[in-house]
Amino acid sequence: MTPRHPRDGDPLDREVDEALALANESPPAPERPAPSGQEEHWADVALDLANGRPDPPVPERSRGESGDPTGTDWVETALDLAHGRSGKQRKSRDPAGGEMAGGDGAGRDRAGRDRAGRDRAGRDKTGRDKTGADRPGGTGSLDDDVSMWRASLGQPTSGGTSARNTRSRGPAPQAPRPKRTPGAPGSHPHPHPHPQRTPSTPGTPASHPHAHSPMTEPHHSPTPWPDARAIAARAAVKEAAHTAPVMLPLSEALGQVLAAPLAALTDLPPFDTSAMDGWALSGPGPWRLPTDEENQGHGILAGHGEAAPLPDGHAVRIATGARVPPGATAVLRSEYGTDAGDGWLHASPAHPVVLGQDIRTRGQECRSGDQLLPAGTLVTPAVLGLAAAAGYDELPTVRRPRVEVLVLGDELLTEGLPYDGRIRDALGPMVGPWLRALGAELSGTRRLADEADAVYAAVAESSADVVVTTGGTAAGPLDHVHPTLRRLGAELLVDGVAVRPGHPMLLARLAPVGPEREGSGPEDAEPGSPEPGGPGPGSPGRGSPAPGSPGPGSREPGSSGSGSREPGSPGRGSPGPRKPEPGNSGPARPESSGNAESPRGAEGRRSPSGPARHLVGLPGNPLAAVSGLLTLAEPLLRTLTGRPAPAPGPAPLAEAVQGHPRDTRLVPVAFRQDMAVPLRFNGPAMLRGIAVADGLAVIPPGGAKRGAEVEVLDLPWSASATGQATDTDPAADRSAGRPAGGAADRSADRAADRQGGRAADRQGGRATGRVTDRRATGRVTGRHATGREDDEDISPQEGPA
Ligand SMILES: Nc1nc2c(c(=O)[nH]1)N[C@H]1C(S)=C(S)[C@@H](COP(=O)(O)OP(=O)(O)OC[C@H]3O[C@@H](n4cnc5c(N)ncnc54)[C@H](O)[C@@H]3O)O[C@H]1N2
Ligand code: MOO
Repeated sequence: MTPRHPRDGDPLDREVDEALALANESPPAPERPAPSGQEEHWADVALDLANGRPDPPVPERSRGESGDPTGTDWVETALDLAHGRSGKQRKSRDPAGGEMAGGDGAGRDRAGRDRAGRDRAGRDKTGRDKTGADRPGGTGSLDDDVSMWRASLGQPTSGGTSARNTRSRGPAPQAPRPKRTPGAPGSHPHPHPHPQRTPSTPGTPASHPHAHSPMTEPHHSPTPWPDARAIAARAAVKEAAHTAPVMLPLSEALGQVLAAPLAALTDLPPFDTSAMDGWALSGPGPWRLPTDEENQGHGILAGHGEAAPLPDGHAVRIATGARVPPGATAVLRSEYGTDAGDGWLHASPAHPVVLGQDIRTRGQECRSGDQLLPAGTLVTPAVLGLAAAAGYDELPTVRRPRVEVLVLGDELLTEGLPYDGRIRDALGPMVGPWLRALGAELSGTRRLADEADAVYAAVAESSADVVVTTGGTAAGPLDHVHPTLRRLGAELLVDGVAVRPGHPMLLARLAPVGPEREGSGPEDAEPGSPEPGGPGPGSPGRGSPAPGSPGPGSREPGSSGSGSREPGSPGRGSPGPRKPEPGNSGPARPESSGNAESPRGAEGRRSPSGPARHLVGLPGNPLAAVSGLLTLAEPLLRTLTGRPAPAPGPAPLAEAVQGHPRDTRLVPVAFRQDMAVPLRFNGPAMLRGIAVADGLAVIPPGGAKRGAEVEVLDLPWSASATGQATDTDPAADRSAGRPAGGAADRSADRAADRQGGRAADRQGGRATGRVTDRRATGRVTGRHATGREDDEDISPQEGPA
């Protein structure tokens, strides 16, 4: 029950979390009568808070109530505003945190609630428990406060109608103003360095102060968000370097990544060709045309064998793309010449013939051996075309890392409607496809019970290069990810990240799985208690099907390869062609891993030979899991798939966004023209915002003002992403989410307007802004790589088509 992160017990953090949650999770506001006077001001302040506006206008007399401009005061005030507490109510709180029940109470409730199975699903969704039931002694009054606040926004309340009535009848509460010095968010009372500007150490994970946290050490600071990404990007460099390429026929290479530069196997064009339908000419005109007898039934040169040399003063019909005959000096387009039928061809006086016109000369695009594309290029349809033109039948591609998804949680349903405290598994259907969009080969998705040995066995036995777990990352009694990693002697590279949502996410290096392992594997482990009713989901145990094959529990089969050829490899489904890595120390020795679970040391001790596997632990809250996908899984898979880092994509914020005092925030945004519009429904348990988002804006600690340029992480299916093309579900575009703008934006008209605008932006608007920039970046990179920046796709000789 002890919070894993020291700051998790920090009342400041909890209050900020609560305030953010309240600000972010509020439902859409129906129409309501316009407030007036103080009430209006109070509601404006609350809306400003909800929308993250840094500096709402405040009447003078409110200023005097704000108290000390300390951080706690500010946060308390913000929380009060979010909760709808008046200054008086706020002041009556126990300064020692009595109302908030202190760290112990809140922490216990939260952990207990999360792990209570039947309770937590419902509670996460209501928000009511977050403010009331989580806090002993605060239930009634806080519920009322929340109801008041919601009522003031015209939002439905979760009961507590009396509060609403009171609210509407009574005098307007005096709105205490969050006291801030000018220039917020930089002047936030808890200033913290912008993580992006924190000198990070993108070198080896070992060189990073936050890397390789010993698992015995329960208290540590979370890794700054940019550093976590850098560590994840570096984590599998050795594994990537030792992965043999896979030769794939062109028909199967779409979406793969080139493992080697694409060098031309031929000149392009391979011979001089005609760019137009017309006549091949030799010398100045008029030109003598061949007689029928001379043509011998082949009056037009097309894609045939070499034609006879063309004598000076002669012309011959030629088709676009046909090889021009030896001796030809130009091509005359059909529409520019006249064959009068007397055996002579005349050029139109308006189009005098220029030497070489409309002839594409051999090697104009490339010479044999020229590098056309660098390694790491995503194989798009255009790349397939180029490769075919350049003589390729198959391509060397980076072997897709195999990823297995383990979904943890007893409360999860795979079908139907939620009932009896159980909820639908939102991550099983989402995470696997997301990882595939990031270039992974999904070997399967398994759902596991909240049972220690089931989780241990599944992770220990997985032959995937990357195991991705969902849920169970926290420190509650049913959170089995950390204990499993301890049992396996895993090396924690990232254990908690200073990001909201998603801060419990983790990245670990696991020993390789294979027959050569020397330590005690799961079979030798302390016998786990079998799940009630026999082997349950994801609890392989003895005699269970081999990992990677259909096993117990519900499994969503991943993609299956077919025509791949791995030199020296028995096949795609085999453990793979990876070579042992001399010099790679591999995972931490059990002695140094501080196994707290077993006196025998890490149970999963393995041979240090072979490539390490990695585990990405995603938090269970769905948007927190997305945060983990983009923070840890994306950079890890980027390295394993050989893709280049995406170009940074800053965009100005259309609205101010409230920040966390210390941590980075990731907020779903949609692009409208060139602005990133923060989306509503961005709470940790919500997917409604991200489902209609174009990306996740990176909000630095302290927040970001309207117009501030913030980094936006692309989603792997967004048009500007460097990642592979994937099937995009157009339903997402049609869904009901909408950007969260200012108070006025809450009207239905404006919402519809925005939604329409956004849809229009998706169709065309983006092509004029960000996307163009990004594509330009990619093109420049490619050109530099080929060293042929000065090539023209239309030769000077070839007139405009
Ligand atoms: N005492 C503390 N408790 C919690 C803390 C903390 O710092 N101290 N952090 C909270 C945060 S933030 C998150 S995020 C979660 C992460 O917890 P877990 O990774 O252990 O996830 P679970 O407890 O299993 O689930 C959390 C939440 O998400 C729901 N969930 C889980 N899996 C799924 C799924 N596949 N589909 C839909 N929803 C899922 C689950 O029902 C819970 O509601 O911990 C907090 N607690
Ligand atoms: O807020 Mo938790 O950060 O990951 O959802």
